Amino acid sequence: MNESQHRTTGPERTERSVSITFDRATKIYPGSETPALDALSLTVEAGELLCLVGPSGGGKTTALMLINRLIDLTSGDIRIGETSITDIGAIELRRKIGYAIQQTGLFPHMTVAQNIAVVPRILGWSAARIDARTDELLELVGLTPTAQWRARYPGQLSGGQQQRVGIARALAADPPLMLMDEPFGALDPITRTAVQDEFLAIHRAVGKTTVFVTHDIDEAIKMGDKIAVLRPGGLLAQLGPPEDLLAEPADDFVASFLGAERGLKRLGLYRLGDLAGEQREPLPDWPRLPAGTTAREALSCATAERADGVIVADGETPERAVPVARLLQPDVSEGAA
Ligand SMILES: Nc1ncnc2c1ncn2[C@@H]1O[C@H](COP(=O)(O)OP(=O)(O)OP(=O)(O)O)[C@@H](O)[C@H]1O
Repeated sequence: MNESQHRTTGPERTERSVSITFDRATKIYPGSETPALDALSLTVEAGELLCLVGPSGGGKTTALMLINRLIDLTSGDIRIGETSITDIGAIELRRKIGYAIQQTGLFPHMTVAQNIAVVPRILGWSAARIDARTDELLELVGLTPTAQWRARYPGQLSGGQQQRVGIARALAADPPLMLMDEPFGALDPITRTAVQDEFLAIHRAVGKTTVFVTHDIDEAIKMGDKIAVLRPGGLLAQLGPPEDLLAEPADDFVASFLGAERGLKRLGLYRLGDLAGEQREPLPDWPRLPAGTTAREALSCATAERADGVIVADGETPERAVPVARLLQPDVSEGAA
């Protein structure tokens, strides 16, 4: 399957997006004999969202901290666009990078507006420009009316609201790169889904190159244009779009990491609107579902109603019938199912 089927509204490649290339990037912490990150080579294309997943201690956070030079490489290189991070001053580098972490890192004694303004202030923006940008960002992350949120302190916000402010702050100076380390890790499942959806909408709108660390493989499947699976010792186990990993895990380690429901998860990536349907006359009496329904949801609906397929009710005529066989093999080209 190509990415456009999975991401119907893919990230816009803005001029301000840049690629990140790991070139045999290796980190061995002082006093340690084995690498935390072992010769990692991969490229995150401009505007792409890469999810880094792997077991605890797999080197995910190490990879992120190497990018913004919170720690130094032992060997290898990391390039932002064509430039090695070692050729960019650490301060200048961090200004190019929005960094959002699980604990949000909001300053408790500053208001929401002051927190968002930290980097723009350092950059010397005018008060009017900072004000306008703060309002824009609060709207973007769904904290409206903005006047109500600007003056609050982090302690007066829920965990989800704090994480939204954390994302707004990371985006404040419009950095071309975003690094996110378990940014939604502290949230309950419902808030987490809402914040994921918001972040994805923002990502698609602003198209920043993003490296996103998560423990949660389902989050990675949902969010990532690509997923990189790291194994213990910081070795890359597999890199690819979620659908490729789910369809063909490189080995047992990746397969077990993806979980027993790998097949069903894979069906969750395809939407009825992307599947070729059949024009039948008359249409079978199957459940009618919107085009945005995933193949996984459609399959469980057909099963529950003991139907041999579903009808895509997307307002188009003639309507299309999608048999169960196609729901089970959504990536097989038309006529071959
Ligand atoms: N400052 C440090 N000094 C020495 N070893 C470290 C240091 N920081 C991390 N490590 C080690 O490096 C390895 C990778 O750690 P890292 O935090 O990058 O993994 P991770 O994949 O982000 O883990 P988690 O999912 O638990 O956050 C681990 O074995 C860890 O113990």
